[in-house]
Amino acid sequence: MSAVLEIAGLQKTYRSRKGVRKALDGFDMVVEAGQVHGFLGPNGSGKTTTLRTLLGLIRPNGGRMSILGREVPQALPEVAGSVGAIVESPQFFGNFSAQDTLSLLADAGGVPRTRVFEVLELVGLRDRSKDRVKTYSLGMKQRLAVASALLKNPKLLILDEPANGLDPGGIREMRGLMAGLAESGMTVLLSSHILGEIQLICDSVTIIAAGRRVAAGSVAEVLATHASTSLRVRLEAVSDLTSSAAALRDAGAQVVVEPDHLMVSGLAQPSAVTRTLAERGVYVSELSPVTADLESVFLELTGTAPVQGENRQVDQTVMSGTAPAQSGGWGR
Ligand SMILES: Nc1ncnc2c1ncn2[C@@H]1O[C@H](COP(=O)(O)OP(=O)(O)OP(=O)(O)O)[C@@H](O)[C@H]1O
Repeated sequence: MSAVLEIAGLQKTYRSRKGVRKALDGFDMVVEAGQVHGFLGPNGSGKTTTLRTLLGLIRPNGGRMSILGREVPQALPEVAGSVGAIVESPQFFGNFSAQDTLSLLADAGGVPRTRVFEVLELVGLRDRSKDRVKTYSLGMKQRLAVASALLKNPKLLILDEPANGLDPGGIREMRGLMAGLAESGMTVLLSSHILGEIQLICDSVTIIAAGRRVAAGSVAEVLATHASTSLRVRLEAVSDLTSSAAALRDAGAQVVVEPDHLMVSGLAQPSAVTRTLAERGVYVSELSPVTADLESVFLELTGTAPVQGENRQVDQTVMSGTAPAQSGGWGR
């Protein structure tokens, strides 16, 4: 596999009247060709700063970045035609149809009109392509945004929170779309807080916290490396929970006390739980392994709960009576 995107030691410090804020602190990321790569991190961890820096919208203070083997920002003019991105809010004419919108953008970008029909088909909007955008669901607007970024038939597609604000049906459609694009050989980088989705959509992930990479690899690798297998332990008497937690900690376990059970990790064998507790006259009524998911790894690594709904949504940006604006980056 060859890397389509490489970032090494990226640094970005914002300076304002309020003070100095280090948004990226030596951040690294590698995205291999043909993958759907999830870029995960809590609010304020540096995802948008990374994507904006990559697209030449802000200047880093240090580090190196390359796209398709070319060093950026120096080679941005040469690689820009191979990258589609939605990092800023795309804005559409509410009174235009998807076909009108994409035709306008195709003309502006020197893309043949035939490509408009291809991308409408790709994102599943062909049947509604003549309807006004203001009648579209949020999911359809998101797909129109993706269609606009696909006009140039990019090799790398960068999407900031594409599933944000979508209902489960919209998320499923977006997931199908991403899978289809990856199958066609495109590399997709998507930032998201919706961790369950990332686990389903992505081949690989990078997790960022406080401007640094805290985990990277295939979803399976990240889970295997960072997820500690936990055991749910219920006791015959709930009143024994606190003293049992202390005993298990003495035996080397990490224990979280829940209202009616314990979550125990860090012991080599589950039998160590039963033995430790039985020695103290405490009996276990349930002992079951809990499979870690990406969300629990994320919580463990970043120490932060993922927050949904705090990002831009295409829905908020549909305007009527104004020309379609450029989305930031290289979407057009
Ligand atoms: N223009 C700016 N000036 C000053 N600080 C900024 C600026 N843009 C971002 N920051 C700060 O840099 C840090 C990283 O922000 P960034 O927007 O990259 O995070 P993020 O991971 O994209 O968050 P979110 O998921 O909320 O979009 C945050 O602490 C943020 O407050």
